[in-house]
This record gives sequence, structure tokens and C-alpha cells, in this order.
Amino acid sequence: MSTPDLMISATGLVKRFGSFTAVAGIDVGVRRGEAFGFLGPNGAGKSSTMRMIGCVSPPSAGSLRILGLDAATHGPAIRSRLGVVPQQDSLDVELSLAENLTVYARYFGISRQVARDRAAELLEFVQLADRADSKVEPLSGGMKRRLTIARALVNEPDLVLLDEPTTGLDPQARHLVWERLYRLKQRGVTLVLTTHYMDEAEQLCDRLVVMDAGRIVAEGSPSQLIARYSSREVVELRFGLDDLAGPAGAELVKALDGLADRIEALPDRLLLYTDDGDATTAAVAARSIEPTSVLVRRSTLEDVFLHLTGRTLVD
Ligand SMILES: Nc1ncnc2c1ncn2[C@@H]1O[C@H](COP(=O)(O)OP(=O)(O)OP(=O)(O)O)[C@@H](O)[C@H]1O
Repeated sequence: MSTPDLMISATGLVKRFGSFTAVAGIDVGVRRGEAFGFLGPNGAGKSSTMRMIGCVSPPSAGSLRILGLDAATHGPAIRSRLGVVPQQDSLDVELSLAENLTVYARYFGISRQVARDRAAELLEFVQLADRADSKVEPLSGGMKRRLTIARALVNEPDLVLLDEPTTGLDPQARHLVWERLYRLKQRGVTLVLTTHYMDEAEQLCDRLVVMDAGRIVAEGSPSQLIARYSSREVVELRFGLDDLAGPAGAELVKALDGLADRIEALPDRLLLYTDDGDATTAAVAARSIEPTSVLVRRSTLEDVFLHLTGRTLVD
């Protein structure tokens, strides 16, 4: 791929805090128009990576080019062309929704009239037009998030960075944010987001990297990752906690030997990775094993993460 098509190009990117290495040498290439995700648990190094990409935190080592420019030498020029949605909303609660956008627009040298028009358009886009003149304070978490997204679009960026865009939101509010982000992508905007929600990554990302302890442990589209690191289906067998603790749990796993490609033991359930969930369920029953419940589902990125790291994404 030619360099102009790469919105972000990182090679051997490192972030150290004193003797601690938060990002341990990662290579990333993000193409124009795609939605790219960093998926990983808390502490994986996602935010540290995003802050380097946002040119607010200098890399400790490695090379980083954003929009074709060197992040080390062109920070202000890059920042002026990015949209940033930080993990914590930093809205001015004293101002109205529209004023939050117009005041922010001034940082980019956008004229008052253009800022006013753009604010009206963006509030329409995030479905908050009817509250343009209300104060921010009483808004719900989901509305504040949408307003923060609108604010990030004030300078008409080609590249928007979103750090955990829906953390802390209820399911309905999350879906609304996903839907707006999807529309943004349809308009040709490149989205880069971090998340520790596998469903968010599956919904939004064309391509993603799975991060753990500062490193990239896998890369691909959600379906490629699932095909590569998991089976088509998963049979979840739930048992009482006592059934799975210690030797009893080990006995159970042994009793299931040969029924699945792979078995993962979690504190409250066993996961059987298989291409035919119903056949596996029948085979379990034939061995007179009696879990408290059985669920057959398709594999998700959560299963990919579990396979790669031996841990679940969300505790
Ligand atoms: N300013 C800092 N000084 C020291 N350590 C830091 C600093 N910022 C982050 N870290 C550490 O670096 C590691 C990676 O943090 P980071 O915030 O990048 O992870 P994350 O994947 O974004 O997780 P989260 O979802 O919790 O934000 C963590 O162990 C964190 O404690």
C-alpha cells in the first residue's frame, strides 16, 4: 500500500513511564476510510497508544506518522486535523450544547458564522438539535457522549480517535453511539477506537489488533480473528462453583475429553469449542454429565482473547 493511503503508520512504537513499559514496540497501519480498533483489557496499553497517536504524549521509541506527517515534529499540524473523543467527557457544563461546539471551534480558528452553522449541523447529526440552547449539566451520559463526538467533528477531521467511546453507557445509549459512528464511517471518516468490549469491536471495526500487556497479540478483521483463533460454535456448560473448584473440576474436564477441539475452564462454566454445538451437547448428555445449564452460541472475540491470553476481557 502506498504511504498516502495510510492515515497512521507506527513502527516499533514504545511508551515507557519510568522503568515501566506500557507499550512494548507495536507496529500498526491504519488505512483511509476504515474503522480500526485496539481491543484489550484494562492496562493493555490502549490509551497510551491513543495518546501517542493524538500527539499529546511523545513516543519513547519507534516511528509514528499520522496523516503522512511525523508525530515527533508535526504535533500541532496533526492535532489540528484530528477529532478526539477522550475517555472522560470534558464538556463545559456551564455552557449550552451549541456553545460547547462554537467555543471549541475557536481553537481551530473557525469563524463565528461558520462555527454556528457547523454546530447546528453537528447537533442535528448527533440527534441533539432540540437541546441546542440547553445547558450540558442535565444531559444523560449517552447524550454527553454524543455531544463530545459532535465536538470532535467541529474541525471536519479526516481521522477521529475515540478512547472507549461507550464505556459506562447503558445498552440503548451504546447502540445510538454505534449507529452514529457507523454513519460517520459511511461518510468516509477514518475511525480509530479503543475498547474492552468485544461486541463493540465486532459492531464497529473493519480491522483490529488485540492488545495485551503492551503488545499486539493478534490482528485481523473480527471474522478473520474468530476463524483463526476459535471454532465456529461454543457450548457453555454451567456448573455450581463447588463442582468446578479443585480436583472435581479437573475430573469434569477429563470426563469431557475428546468432545471438543478445546476446552476452557472458567470459575463457573466450561467452554467447549466445537464446530457443531448441538452434536457436542448430545455427546455430553450421552456421557451422563449434568450441568445446571447448557448454552450453544457462536464464537466471539471474547473467545479469541481467552484463547490468546488465557484470560477473559472483562472481569
Ligand atoms: N502517566 C502514567 N504514568 C505511569 N504509568 C502509566 C501512566 N499512564 C498509564 N500508565 C500505565 O500503563 C499501563 C497501560 O495503561 P493504559 O491506560 O494505556 O491502558 P489501557 O489499555 O488504555 O487501559 P484502560 O482501559 O484502563 O485505560 C497501565 O499499567 C497504566 O497503569
